[in-house]
Amino acid sequence: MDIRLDGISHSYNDFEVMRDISLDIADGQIVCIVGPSGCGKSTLLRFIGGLERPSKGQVLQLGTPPEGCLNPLTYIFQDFALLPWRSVSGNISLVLEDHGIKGAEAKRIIDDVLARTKLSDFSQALPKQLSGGMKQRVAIARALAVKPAVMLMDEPLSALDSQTRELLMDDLVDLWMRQPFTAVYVTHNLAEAVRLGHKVVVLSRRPGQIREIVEIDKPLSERAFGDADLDAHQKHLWQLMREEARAADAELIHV
Ligand SMILES: Nc1ncnc2c1ncn2[C@@H]1O[C@H](COP(=O)(O)OP(=O)(O)OP(=O)(O)O)[C@@H](O)[C@H]1O
Repeated sequence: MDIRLDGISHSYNDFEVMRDISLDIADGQIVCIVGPSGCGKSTLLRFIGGLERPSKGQVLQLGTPPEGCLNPLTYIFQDFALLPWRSVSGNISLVLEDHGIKGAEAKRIIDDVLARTKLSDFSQALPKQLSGGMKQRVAIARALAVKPAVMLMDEPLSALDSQTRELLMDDLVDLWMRQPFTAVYVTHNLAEAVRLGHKVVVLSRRPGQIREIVEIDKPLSERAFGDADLDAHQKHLWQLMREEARAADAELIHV
């Protein structure tokens, strides 16, 4: 299923947040959204997820979700949002229970997503026994369990230290290589954007508008840490963002 954003503009009362955003998110692609603080990245994700409606424009779902999809638009947040009293498998089974899936069918799905996220040995662990990186892998496994058409990822790695972020990026690439998924991935981190994005959408400061869409052709499997092509893309992104970020920073100070 593809997603098309068609002329999205939004204001909260008189406070204009974004202006005329049009964007295609193709099935099987990871689209990263970067931009200075307050430019509307999380708000845009909420529009895509249907949690809020824009003042103008529309979000179109083109085509049908994958077979067996229980929740077409599924979020992954930076704070993992796991229930502390439920085990790893218990956290995943919860989303299946919501759809009436129990017993052998639930076990089949849980075993599959735990294997895909390399968590099979931890199915009975409680969240408090896991590192931050492992918790986020559980959150990713839980999202995969509902076979989403599109994963909406809001700064999913920003609560993690830099080494764990690198490991999780490798895991996300592995996961995508084995079975491509579609994701809209909001991040402040340009290294993450160039490592994971097929497209990187650069928004201007508020009201957020698309400044540029950078396409990164290099296959995900060939994007290693310190890759020269990726460094060049990252430099270009930072040039686009530097002035916007500085101005956004100053704006926040004076509000
Ligand atoms: N429900 C709301 N009511 C009023 N203003 C809001 C609401 N939600 C967001 N905003 C404002 O809209 C602007 C965009 O917010 P949003 O969280 O989408 O930005 P962002 O780009 O994700 O920011 P950050 O990078 O800091 O997370 C901000 O100025 C924010 O304060």
